[in-house]
Amino acid sequence: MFAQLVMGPAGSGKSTYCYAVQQHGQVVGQTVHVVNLDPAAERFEYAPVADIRELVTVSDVAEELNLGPNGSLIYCMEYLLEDQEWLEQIISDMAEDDYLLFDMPGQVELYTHFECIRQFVYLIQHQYQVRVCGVFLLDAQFLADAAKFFAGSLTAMAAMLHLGVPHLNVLSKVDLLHRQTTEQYHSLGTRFETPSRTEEATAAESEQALDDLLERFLNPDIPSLVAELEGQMDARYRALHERIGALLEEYSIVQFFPYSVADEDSVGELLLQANLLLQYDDERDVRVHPELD
Ligand SMILES: Nc1nc2c(ncn2[C@@H]2O[C@H](COP(=O)(O)OP(=O)(O)OP(=O)(O)O)[C@@H](O)[C@H]2O)c(=O)[nH]1
Ligand SMILES: [Mg+2]
Repeated sequence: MFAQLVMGPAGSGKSTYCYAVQQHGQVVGQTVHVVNLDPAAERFEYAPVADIRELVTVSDVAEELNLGPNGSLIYCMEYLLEDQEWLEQIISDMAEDDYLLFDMPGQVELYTHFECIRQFVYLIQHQYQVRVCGVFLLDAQFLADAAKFFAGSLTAMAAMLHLGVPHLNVLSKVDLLHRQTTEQYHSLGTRFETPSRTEEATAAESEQALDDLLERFLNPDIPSLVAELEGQMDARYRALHERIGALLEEYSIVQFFPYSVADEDSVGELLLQANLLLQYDDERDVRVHPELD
């Protein structure tokens, strides 16, 4: 079996990504099952093959044990590991080459330093022979400036090192960056409008601005990002950023793939990248959808 562990901060687009990949899977003939592992989930669009809320919910734990929301969540995840019957049932209902997405909760500490998700990964890998990769989503707006880029990259790196599975970083909701840059250029356009400025020229400039912005974070030039921090923070912290930047650059530790639910090509590209990490296609014959030649 193959699985993606879909992680990322609250609201980064995990559940939407799971739905988009499931839908895309139908088009390309790859059946994708989604398991909801967020015991506090309120809504998602996919039809889950299993849902942790059948086993335990954050609100029940909070009420019965008088715990706060984060303590209750940790309790739920530990409960999942203790009462393995539920998990065992899900896995035993699957076929050998089935493909799962685990839609995870949005509390980042679960991936960066708590033990429960690491134990979960170990369990499904070793007890149930599931091949797992991590997919870590970060909202593109989190990376809109250099300081956020370093913070986001370190969070993604902490999850990657902590869980120790093949890992894909995703810059989610890039369509919102598109909207931002378009709006910026339109407002410039109206302020400085000249007879020679056509709508197409403005659109082309805003496309270029988006490409430049994405390029800055997808293929980062670390020294220039560090230089941007000048004046924003104490010199000592800048020096620290320089060293962190050098580490990220030297080892190519953190690389992001752009994605937006509105762009089906980006969904397909991510599925392809995850499949490569999982060596999915090496293990099975690719089934081609009957409508696709
Ligand atoms: N514009 C845009 N919005 C998106 C995209 N992906 C998700 N969203 C929106 O972002 C919000 C949060 O999406 P979810 O998929 O629920 O995020 P999540 O990471 O599962 O959130 P939690 O489970 O609460 O941590 C929703 O309003 C989505 O419609 C995207 O690619 N583009
Ligand atoms: Mg969600």
